[in-house]
Amino acid sequence: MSKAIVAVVYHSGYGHTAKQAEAVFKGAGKVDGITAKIYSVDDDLPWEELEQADAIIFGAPTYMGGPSAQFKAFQDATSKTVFAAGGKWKNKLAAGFTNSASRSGDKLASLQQIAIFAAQHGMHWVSLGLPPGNNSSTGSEEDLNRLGFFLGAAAQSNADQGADVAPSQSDLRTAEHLGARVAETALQFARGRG
Ligand SMILES: Cc1cc2nc3c(=O)[nH]c(=O)nc-3n(C[C@H](O)[C@H](O)[C@H](O)COP(=O)(O)O)c2cc1C
Repeated sequence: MSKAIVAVVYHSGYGHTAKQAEAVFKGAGKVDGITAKIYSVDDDLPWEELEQADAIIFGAPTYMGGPSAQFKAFQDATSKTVFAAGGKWKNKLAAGFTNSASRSGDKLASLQQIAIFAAQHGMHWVSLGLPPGNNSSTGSEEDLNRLGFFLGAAAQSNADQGADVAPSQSDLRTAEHLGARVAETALQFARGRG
């Protein structure tokens, strides 16, 4: 049986994006043959462990129309630890997720920035792979991909609610889907390498 390692690397200031990250991690870990790992950028990152991963899924809250400053600091650190160290993430899979208070909240800008970051490392981007939800008269907030993103997984957390209730279950299921999709793609790549 093919095996692969999927890592989730995220930042969360107040716990909402951490819940989304846990859901991505759970989705990846449910796939047979996958070892899923999760890392917060607030901790000392074990760069050698990340080098072993077949796929890295990046996530950050959207702050002021882009990934949070703490996540950006992690991205900037990879210039030395990954890029200049010999392109250590080249040909790995990548995907992204973000969470913010508004339904749009300019989350797309964060996902685009994360996709560009992945491209700078020569990674292969995996999209969300779900049709948009809640975009018809029969749709609802319970739909998978209720926020209608294609590039990655989006979640929305009301500004006055804590991480105990936000983001919504539908957003967490959407995040789980992304984790599983990246995991399955990682196994396809592993089989292809033989
Ligand atoms: C500094 C700052 C900037 C923010 N900017 C945005 C924004 O651009 N768009 C938005 O919809 N929400 C914005 N928010 C709301 C957060 O995205 C939202 O509270 C999110 O759930 C926080 O995630 P976290 O708990 O993982 O930090 C901002 C919050 C902070 C603290």
